[in-house]
Amino acid sequence: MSKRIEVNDLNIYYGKFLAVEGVHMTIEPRSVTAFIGPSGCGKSTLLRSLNRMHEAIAGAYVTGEVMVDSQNLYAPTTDPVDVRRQIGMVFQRPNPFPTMSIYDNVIAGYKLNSRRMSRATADEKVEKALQGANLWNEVKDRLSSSGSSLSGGQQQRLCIARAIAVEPEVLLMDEPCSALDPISTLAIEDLIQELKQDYTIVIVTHNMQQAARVSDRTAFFNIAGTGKPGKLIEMDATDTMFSTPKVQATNDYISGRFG
Ligand SMILES: Nc1ncnc2c1ncn2[C@@H]1O[C@H](COP(=O)(O)OP(=O)(O)OP(=O)(O)O)[C@@H](O)[C@H]1O
Repeated sequence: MSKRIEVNDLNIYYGKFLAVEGVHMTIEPRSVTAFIGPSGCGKSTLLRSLNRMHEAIAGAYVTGEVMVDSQNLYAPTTDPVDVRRQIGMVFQRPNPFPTMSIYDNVIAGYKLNSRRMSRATADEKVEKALQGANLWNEVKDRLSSSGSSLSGGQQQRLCIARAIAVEPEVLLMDEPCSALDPISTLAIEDLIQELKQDYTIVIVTHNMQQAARVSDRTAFFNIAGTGKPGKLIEMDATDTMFSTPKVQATNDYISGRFG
């Protein structure tokens, strides 16, 4: 299931504005990669370009290459809808569909793609995804309740269940804990550790401790100033990045001297 991502000379634009410049990186399968860096350096923009969500914004486009195993995501023959199925995304604010039950939220990906399945198959998929998101025991007796009846942390785990229900290869997470309390944050971090057995995971985080706790590799991005493009400064094993980074700016950011 899990796949390797190779980014080659990726430039990401909003119209004429070059937001992220010249990114080369490899994201390993069955591991967690953290994107860190000061506000505006393009972490979320790069994340969204990894499943072609970036181009959903009017005028937004990329140049360069994103390879997922041997598939070029930006090849003319690649279907962006298929890409977004293979590469799931979890956002900053839990966003379950408010009018849908917990059950329907989990299989929403299938319903939106009009994929028919028997009730027994749907039940199986719902249970498997909720188990995978560590939410099953808390909701198994109220699957028909609304998704919005859950706590914030439960809603975020529901969104993770929804993302993994369609069996993606990669999970992109954009500050998935920033709206959560510390207990729910730890639950999501534990879950990320479990999910990496099966998925390639990329997480954007402002929380250095979180990057250190959950990720295997860390990528540090920076900008030279307002209006300038964000760039990848350094990427390495998380332990190395937090103990002996090669670049001074990485050290300054990690030790809280800016950002
Ligand atoms: N929809 C958009 N249209 C135009 N410019 C955008 C859009 N979204 C982001 N940008 C710009 O792209 C640059 C990178 O933004 P992005 O949100 O990716 O940075 P970030 O590192 O994720 O920031 P933060 O940590 O604050 O979330 C910024 O200059 C931002 O203003």
